[in-house]
Amino acid sequence: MSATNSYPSKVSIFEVGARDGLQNEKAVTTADKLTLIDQLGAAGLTRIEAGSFVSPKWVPQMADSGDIFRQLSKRPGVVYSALTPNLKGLELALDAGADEVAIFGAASQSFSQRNINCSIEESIERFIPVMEAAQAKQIPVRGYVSCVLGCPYEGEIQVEEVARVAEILYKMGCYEISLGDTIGVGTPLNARRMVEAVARRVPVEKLALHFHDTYGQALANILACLETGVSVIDSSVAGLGGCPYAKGASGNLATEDLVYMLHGMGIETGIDLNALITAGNNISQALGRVSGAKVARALTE
Ligand SMILES: CC(C)(COP(=O)([O-])OP(=O)([O-])OC[C@H]1O[C@@H](n2cnc3c(N)ncnc32)[C@H](O)[C@@H]1OP(=O)([O-])[O-])[C@@H](O)C(=O)NCCC(=O)NCCSC(=O)C[C@@](C)(O)CC(=O)[O-]
Repeated sequence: MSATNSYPSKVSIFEVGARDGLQNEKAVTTADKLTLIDQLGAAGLTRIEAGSFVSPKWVPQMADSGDIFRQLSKRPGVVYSALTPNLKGLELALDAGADEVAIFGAASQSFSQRNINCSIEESIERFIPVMEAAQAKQIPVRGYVSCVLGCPYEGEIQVEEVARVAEILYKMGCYEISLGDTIGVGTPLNARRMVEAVARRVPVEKLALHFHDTYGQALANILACLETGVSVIDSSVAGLGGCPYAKGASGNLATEDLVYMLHGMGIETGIDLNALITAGNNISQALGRVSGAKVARALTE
């Protein structure tokens, strides 16, 4: 039973630490990544983004994604997913054993250009064959829309553009659309208005929130949006990460802090917070720093 009837009784957490979290980190070994992924599964996470099949020239930190997918010990009931910007990425991901893939677009032309080297419209054209090939193999495809609450190059982004891109990805066949506040600039009321605008074009139960915590607003934004009916949230263990093509995108929302808030509200996640903290502390130690999760620091220092 949740605290009020307007909040969901359960939230599905989509863990992005091993991908979004580590795509900016140079000093992480494949073995450390595998340990992290295993410990996330042990903590009860059932949706784990484990890598990305992108150009190694663009994001060298993800160049070992094939090894990761080949070597990880799959836990029953856990879905291991990968980012795939194009057909080449999809082929590599499927060959390595990814259960699910994601295409990633943006609501900002400038961000699209810098992140995936093409316009929004060109990206949609590029995603069509990826979707068709994935569907032919019955591989679920998730869709990301970046810059939903602001762009590092263009500033404010119109919610109608966010809704338009989200609807295109949904109608193309993405089973879920993750709305990325890539640089964490959103605040609760505009976050909620954005979700409401998108929900007029994509069913709210098909939406996920991917809010970075750069300005310390992510939990407040999530709380405001949970009342709209969204019940899928992306987060990153130990607050690892950020997008290499978005200055200031460091500071993903820490999964530990999210789980603490949700459990405190009586919302189920299926996650063992102590085991999650251990996973976050271990990867933080491997990176030579303390965990970015406030809850982890409060409970272990
Ligand atoms: C999309 C491309 C590939 C276009 O990059 P391009 O240079 O336009 O592509 P291309 O087709 O001309 O290929 C150039 C070279 O890359 C290779 N290549 C091409 N595709 C692949 C592939 N899939 N895997 C491996 N290699 C690939 C290709 O074979 C070729 O190699 P060369 O002949 O020069 O040796 C490039 O821009 C890219 O890799 N971008 C990825 C950027 C990225 O990973 N950004 C971070 C993830 S997005 C994010 O973090 C946001 C998110 C999702 O979390 C949500 C949010 O917070 O907002």
